[in-house]
Amino acid sequence: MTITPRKRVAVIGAGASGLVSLKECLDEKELLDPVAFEQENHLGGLWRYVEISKENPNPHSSVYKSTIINTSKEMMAFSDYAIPANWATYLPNQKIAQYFSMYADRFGLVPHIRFGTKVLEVKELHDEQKRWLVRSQRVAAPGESEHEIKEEIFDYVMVCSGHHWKPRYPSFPGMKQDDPEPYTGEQIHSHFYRDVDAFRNKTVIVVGLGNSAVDLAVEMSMNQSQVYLSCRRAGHVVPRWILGKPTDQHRTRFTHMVPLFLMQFITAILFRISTPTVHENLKPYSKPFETHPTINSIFPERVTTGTIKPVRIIKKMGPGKRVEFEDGTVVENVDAVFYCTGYHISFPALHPDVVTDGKPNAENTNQVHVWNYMIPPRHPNLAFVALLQPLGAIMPMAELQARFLVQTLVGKIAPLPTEDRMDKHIKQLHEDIRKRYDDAPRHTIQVDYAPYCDQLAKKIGCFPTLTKLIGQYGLIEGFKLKMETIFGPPIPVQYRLVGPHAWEGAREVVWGYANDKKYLDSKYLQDTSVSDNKANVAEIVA
Ligand SMILES: NC(=O)C1=CN([C@@H]2O[C@H](COP(=O)(O)OP(=O)(O)OC[C@H]3O[C@@H](n4cnc5c(N)ncnc54)[C@H](OP(=O)(O)O)[C@@H]3O)[C@@H](O)[C@H]2O)C=CC1
Repeated sequence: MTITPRKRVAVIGAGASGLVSLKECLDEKELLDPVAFEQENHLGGLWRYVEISKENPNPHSSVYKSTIINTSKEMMAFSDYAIPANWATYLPNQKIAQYFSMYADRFGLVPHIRFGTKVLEVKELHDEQKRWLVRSQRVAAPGESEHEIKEEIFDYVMVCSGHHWKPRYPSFPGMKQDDPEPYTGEQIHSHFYRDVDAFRNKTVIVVGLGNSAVDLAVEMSMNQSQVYLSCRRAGHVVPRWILGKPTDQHRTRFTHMVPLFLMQFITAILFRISTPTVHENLKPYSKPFETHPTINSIFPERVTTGTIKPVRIIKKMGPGKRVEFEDGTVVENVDAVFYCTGYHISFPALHPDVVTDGKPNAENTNQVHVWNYMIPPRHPNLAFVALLQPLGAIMPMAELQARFLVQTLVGKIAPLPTEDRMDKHIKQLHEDIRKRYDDAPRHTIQVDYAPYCDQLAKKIGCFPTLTKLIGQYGLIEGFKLKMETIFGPPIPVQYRLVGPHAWEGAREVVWGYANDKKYLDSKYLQDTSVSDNKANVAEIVA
């Protein structure tokens, strides 16, 4: 008997997508030998708050002290590890970091992570097996001399390093110090904002209308600062709750069967009745589901109090602390301007052609050439995980991508399409995105949660069909579960009811999340944290 050696998999990053990729590889540990590289000394990626210091002036994480996620816990949980029933619906970043630590403990991930190790280069070997060379180096502690660079060969690489870390700046006259009569106040990208302490009782301008912009504007306005919010394309700012339900739980599979124009009409009415009339400068430029959602329940209320004043785009900055806007507004004595203008998609360890297929200026436009938001057609042994911007929660989407990639890699599901078919699919996807969304760098990888997850689940074999549900849970419960998957929120745990790596706790969690009292005491919905992170969280939250 010949024993096939396990394939070596490099997972780059130990944030949400890296952890789940590692876990999916370990679910196939007879066939795969994964190792994750994490440049920080902790897991959690973007969701782990990191202080800005002299030693660490530009952390990877953009999370500020007060960040609270805007997807509900039921929709953002990994499919086989529930978020405890007694945790809040919308989690602060500290709780999310705790959940990731609990997940890593539960599935024994930590021994497979090389912390404090930066991946310097990922280079294709062009050998017969299309393997990759990974060059990595341990990050030297202050006072320590440089560590040796290590070179290793991997059969497969999963890039899980995220795309919200390289700030994108706008360009306004007077913004640069060598401009004539420049602006002399502070200028900060939202990536570097950590807390409100230095920005109480100030006059500030916030540029943008994404989630960073509204979060920062609200926080500073609540701390006696006068905020001017400057946006070029206004859009809906949606509350966290609509009609007594978390907003992201209204979009069921049933609503996806309704034509988009009708859903946009109904949703616009729902938004209208759930938010106060806002300012002329915030009148939405597009219909619901045509921009990335901005979610904040307090923002419209702050606008009605005048503590946040919406203005048009900046026309000119300076001289001194003066700022002038396109609508004629002029503000003097502006202490700080916050650029909440998003991020460049960038993977410095990879040759840029891998993600762009050689197209020039791609980092500026954020155009990527990746099949199904995962695979660059000419590099089938490398995949991106979570390289998407969802209308919905990103973690379960990353999880389904990881499940799909791993199942393809071990040959348990159909092989990938040909290069030619991938190229055609990418072209079609770009056209569809352009038709539906504004032509802006923030909308190049936009995707709807349920349709995307369902197509991956069908490929994996874990889509909850009526036949499979009845086969597994009997006629009555199988039928009830099917109804829940159609009319209830499409929570990720539904992808563990049937198929490969189904989870015995899935049924109880589905009913527990549906608030069936009978299941709320399920052991799967309890807080069983043993992570030391719990203590830190308690301190922070207290
Ligand atoms: N609480 C939470 O869960 C939070 C989540 N996030 C997430 O992080 C990601 C990044 O969000 P965010 O940092 O808000 O970035 P986004 O890319 O989502 O938004 C950028 C904003 O800046 C505007 N903008 C970009 N360039 C310019 C320019 N040159 N001049 C004027 N305006 C410009 C955009 O306008 P336009 O539409 O015209 O391009 C848009 O309003 C998103 O996925 C978001 O959901 C962020 C913060 C908090």
